[in-house]
Amino acid sequence: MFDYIINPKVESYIKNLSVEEDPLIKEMEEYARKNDFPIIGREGGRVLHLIAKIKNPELIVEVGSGFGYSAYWFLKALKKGKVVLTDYQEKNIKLARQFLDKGGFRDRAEFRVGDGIKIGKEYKNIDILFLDLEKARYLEAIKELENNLSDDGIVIADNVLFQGKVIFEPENRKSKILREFNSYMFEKFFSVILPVRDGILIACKKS
Ligand SMILES: C[S@@+](CC[C@H](N)C(=O)[O-])C[C@H]1O[C@@H](n2cnc3c(N)ncnc32)[C@H](O)[C@@H]1O
Repeated sequence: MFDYIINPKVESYIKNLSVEEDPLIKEMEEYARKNDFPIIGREGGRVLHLIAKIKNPELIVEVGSGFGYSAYWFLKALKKGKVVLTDYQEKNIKLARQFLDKGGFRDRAEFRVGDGIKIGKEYKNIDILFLDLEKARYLEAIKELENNLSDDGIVIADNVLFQGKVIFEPENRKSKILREFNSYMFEKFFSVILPVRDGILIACKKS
């Protein structure tokens, strides 16, 4: 039975270094914990934040925003520009609005209820496309939205190692879908996978 990607001691060492002072981050993590809501987590959030800092994007589109935790990490890094949040569930988007209002980002975020793939198609020149939707639709999402990326746009996708099942349970239905997605991303884009938590893929267009 395989239940971790990184040796837990290594993961715990890194986690302990990631001390967080922001009370809103802690409040959102507490909400996720109490409600068993899957979020990218602190180490993943720090990856999003760092990429946004380096990239200085005008437009970030999230497909699968939940209650706004990942968006908050992005927003905290932005000097300009906005984040478009999408989620199927109105309840999640409502909560995201409350959290991001509290964080002072009312004017920097757009809140959309519905299918993030369809909504994403309304936006051109996406600088960062963040995929965190149902695994079965990852490949569809990138195929539908890749032409909406800016020339030097970046794709970030969470959960691409699916708790290691992608490697250790390759016949699992979701593993197969993710393997197909990962292969596509490495063929079509210049990609890396960070074995952070559930696996985070980061990609740009091939030059
Ligand atoms: C893993 S959670 C998102 C967590 C969030 N990105 C974070 O790290 O804080 C996935 C969310 O995506 C939403 N979702 C799944 N498929 C979607 C789609 N096609 N369009 C919009 N939202 C979707 C679900 O309702 C769920 O709230």
